[in-house]
Amino acid sequence: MKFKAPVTKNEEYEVDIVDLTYQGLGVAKIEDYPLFIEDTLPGEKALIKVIKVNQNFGFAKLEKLLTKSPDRVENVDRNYTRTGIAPLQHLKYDAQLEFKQHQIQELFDKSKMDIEVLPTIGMDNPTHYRNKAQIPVRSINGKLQTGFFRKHSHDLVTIEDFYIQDPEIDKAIVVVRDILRKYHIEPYNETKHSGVIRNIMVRRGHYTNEMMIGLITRTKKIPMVDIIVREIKEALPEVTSIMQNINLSDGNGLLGKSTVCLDGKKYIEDKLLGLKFAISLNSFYQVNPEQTEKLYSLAIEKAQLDGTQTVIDAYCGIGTISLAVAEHAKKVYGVEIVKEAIEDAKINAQKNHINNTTFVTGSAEDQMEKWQAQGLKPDVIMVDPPRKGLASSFIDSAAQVSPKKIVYVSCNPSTLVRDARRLAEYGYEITQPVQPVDQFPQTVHVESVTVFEKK
Ligand SMILES: C[S@@+](CC[C@H](N)C(=O)[O-])C[C@H]1O[C@@H](n2cnc3c(N)ncnc32)[C@H](O)[C@@H]1O
Repeated sequence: MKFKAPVTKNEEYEVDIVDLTYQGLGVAKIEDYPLFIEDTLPGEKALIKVIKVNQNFGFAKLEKLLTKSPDRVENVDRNYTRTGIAPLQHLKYDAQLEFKQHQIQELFDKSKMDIEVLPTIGMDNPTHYRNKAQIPVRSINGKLQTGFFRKHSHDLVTIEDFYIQDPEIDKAIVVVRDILRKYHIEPYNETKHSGVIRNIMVRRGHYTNEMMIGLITRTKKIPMVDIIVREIKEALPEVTSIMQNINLSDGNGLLGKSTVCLDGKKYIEDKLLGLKFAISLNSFYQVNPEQTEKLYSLAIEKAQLDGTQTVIDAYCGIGTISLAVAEHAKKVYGVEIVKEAIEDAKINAQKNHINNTTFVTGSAEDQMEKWQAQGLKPDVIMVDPPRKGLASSFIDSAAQVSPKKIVYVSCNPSTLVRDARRLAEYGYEITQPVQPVDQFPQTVHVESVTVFEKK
């Protein structure tokens, strides 16, 4: 018999909010049928209106809050919730940190693993921290606008203060937007796949204040490019690099294959844990420098190196962890899939006069297998994979080379727990409490460090 949801669209209910999903939505139950509601918190009573009914769950809209949680932050800017820029902004910061700790704890508990998760290490000022922005450019009523897409859509909401970005980056976006307007540069139109400018990317060095402006275009040519570049440099003295990335595709991917330097250097420099790093447009670089230093210091401390060990840094990006680890190790091998990031990593080793590192472009899973075949015997493997976690073939090869420790920096607790179960099959156990570090305040993202040791 087909299940019939106990609610229908446009019905109103007075409900108790009983939970908060990992996406930051409040949960209410009508006869056990869950409804997800933006901008509501556990413990609150709310008048809601059903907006979508699926087979096993539905969505509702907050009409009126009837009682408020003591953890609620009042007077937030709804645009940050609507766009998903800051989906937890309505939750007090201490409660956000607890929410992140409990999320990891719950996933381990559900997986029947007896693991302790420590309180999340947070920030003193958990706003305006991002060192990078990727801002869509679109036309609204014939005018070039910058902002962010409304969640699950490509409707641009115009925004000037992005709340979680470095304010100097916000200012730079407005400056570039105004220059593009002045020279009538056509914004990208997704429906017609026409127009010139798709996105503005800005990166700013936290310690150096060097700034990169990236113009992501649909076309190879930018009309009036010379004068645009000149005006950007005049208006933004921090700019040391102006890049163009050409994305010819009609898909949603941000970057295209070809990147050209329009002015200055191909990369900006920043510092992390006292080391210098070159960061190019295509390379991954952690977006919250203050928290990254805490995260990496912890990871390195947990590796317990005394200068005699061989370390593999898998998913190494521009070599940030590898180079920070190098002074505590005999030899460090890094692997990363993005070619430009490995080029940066090699430059970074030279810049810091570090000569006990080797960097390889490739997939971590393939390279780990090669290292295994070559008989490489690392004492410690450090991993910092993307959200999808470790490939199972990576775990197989990593376990074969039998390091004493695996230090896992994770940005997704679900894949961390999945990988922990696989590693346990090879005798790798979590020997100390998991430590979450809040790299992304106001958002639902959760980062953590976990140590596995061979029993
Ligand atoms: C979370 S980032 C960490 C980078 C670096 N450890 C850091 O903190 O700057 C993950 C990195 O893994 C890379 N990556 C993604 N899939 C990969 C794969 N299969 N093999 C190797 N690297 C991969 C990404 O390009 C990205 O640089």
